[in-house]
Amino acid sequence: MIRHCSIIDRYAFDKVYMCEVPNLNEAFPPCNMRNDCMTQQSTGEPSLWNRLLGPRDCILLEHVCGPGKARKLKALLRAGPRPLLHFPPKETVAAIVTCGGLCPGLNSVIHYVTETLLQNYGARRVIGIKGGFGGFYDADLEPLELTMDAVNGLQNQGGTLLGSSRGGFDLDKILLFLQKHEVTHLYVIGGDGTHRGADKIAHACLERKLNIAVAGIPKTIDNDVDLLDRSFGFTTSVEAAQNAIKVAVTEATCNLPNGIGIVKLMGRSSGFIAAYATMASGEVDLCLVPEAPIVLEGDKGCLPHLERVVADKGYAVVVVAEGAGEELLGASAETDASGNKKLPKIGEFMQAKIEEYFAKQGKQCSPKYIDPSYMVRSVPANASDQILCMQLAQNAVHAAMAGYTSFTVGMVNNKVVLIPISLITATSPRKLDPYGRTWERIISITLQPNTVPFRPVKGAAPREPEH
Ligand SMILES: Nc1ncnc2c1ncn2[C@@H]1O[C@H](COP(=O)(O)OP(=O)(O)OP(=O)(O)O)[C@@H](O)[C@H]1O
Ligand SMILES: O=P(O)(O)OC[C@H]1O[C@](O)(CO)[C@@H](O)[C@@H]1O
Repeated sequence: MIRHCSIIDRYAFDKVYMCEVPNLNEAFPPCNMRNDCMTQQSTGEPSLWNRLLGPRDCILLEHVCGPGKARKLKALLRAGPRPLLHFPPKETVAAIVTCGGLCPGLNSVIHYVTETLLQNYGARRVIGIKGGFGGFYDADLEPLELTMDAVNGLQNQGGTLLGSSRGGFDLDKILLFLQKHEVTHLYVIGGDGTHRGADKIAHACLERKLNIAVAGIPKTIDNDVDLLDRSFGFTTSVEAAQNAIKVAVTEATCNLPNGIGIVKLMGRSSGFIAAYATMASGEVDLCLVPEAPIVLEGDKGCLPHLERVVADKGYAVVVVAEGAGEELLGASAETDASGNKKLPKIGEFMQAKIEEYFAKQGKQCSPKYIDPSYMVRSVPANASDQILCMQLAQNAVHAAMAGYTSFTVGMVNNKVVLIPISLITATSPRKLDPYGRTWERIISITLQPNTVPFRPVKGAAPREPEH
């Protein structure tokens, strides 16, 4: 008889700890209205959402089991509509702001937050703040009235209707705006810097007894917000990067002899875009990321590797993340308006080094350098990011309507959850694990020398460090 299930007795979990998200119900009396789904209004029969969630519905954070794994688990609050509302819809005034760099899907999130508030909940008003945090107090940036007409079709456009910016965060002026416009929900769309600001606003609201729900919606093409399966915009950027890699392949194969195409991709402190674009393409021979040191020559050198590849197939393709090679070029002391460090020109540096190395070997080679730059992040969201944006936006609204604050929404283990912002900012930006499966896959498909220092694997047969 085939047994489909059996107990694994060594896998017992002692305790599950919920990562608590603050709820305004603890500080302000809730309206406790029933959460009717407005979509049934056309039939004159308001109904409840199909699946309403309670305060203990959760998704386990650590879902990888194995002997010796943690017996104490962390859980995240499951996102979704709650049975009772904290805010009466007719008194709900929401503000939406987008901060930091552009990212595919920003307009989709604006569209779906507005739609869910106005169409599904019947909120009073949605205000769009122009130009990032500064738009709360810059007299030249008049807020936009977000109506269903204003956001119609917006989800299919790149960029952000509201504009964005770096730098500038005046907490008192932001709170003044929120009070003046009777804002009850604030939706802050941005990366880790933006979330640090959002958390300050949420805590200041609680301290100053302002009944305002602050929701973060994490965006970044860099995919460096910790805990999330992926941030919206990431897969679109990886997809957009494929065009640049295809161009590099064409240039490399057509420019004889010894054609080499180099593509620089974004990724300030982590190499997720470069690594995933490399995996998606399957035509890259060398992938350089900030998490693995660049070694130019010698046993583990990337230049002799390129020489071998070119000798073997006639051409080579290189993908380099903009944040790679700090150990070679040194960290820049310059920063942008938000305090993010400006990066040295690693792409041009690699181009020069390749030319120099081939010349030294007495070989001809004129590497072609392609920097798709903002082309990977100003495009509209692809289908999968579009759906992710909708899921995140709707769930941010459900949570805010139920009174949750100081949270961000994210996909974790393929389910949308509410995460306390402080949990996200504590460990972001995250890095690609140089001992993880993604980097292992890069090495296995490019055959480039692994420059990550050897680390013996527990329980594995002893082996020599690889070449
Ligand atoms: N610790 C902080 N406290 C308050 N505001 C902050 C903080 N860090 C950054 N900000 C503000 O958040 C906004 C966006 O920050 P930043 O430019 O670093 O982008 P980000 O949100 O990290 O997104 P990206 O991934 O595009 O870099 C800026 O207006 C910046 O001033
Ligand atoms: O030139 P900008 O717009 O300041 O931002 C560039 C940075 O923003 C990001 O796209 C993240 O949003 C990084 O990958 C990149 O380093």
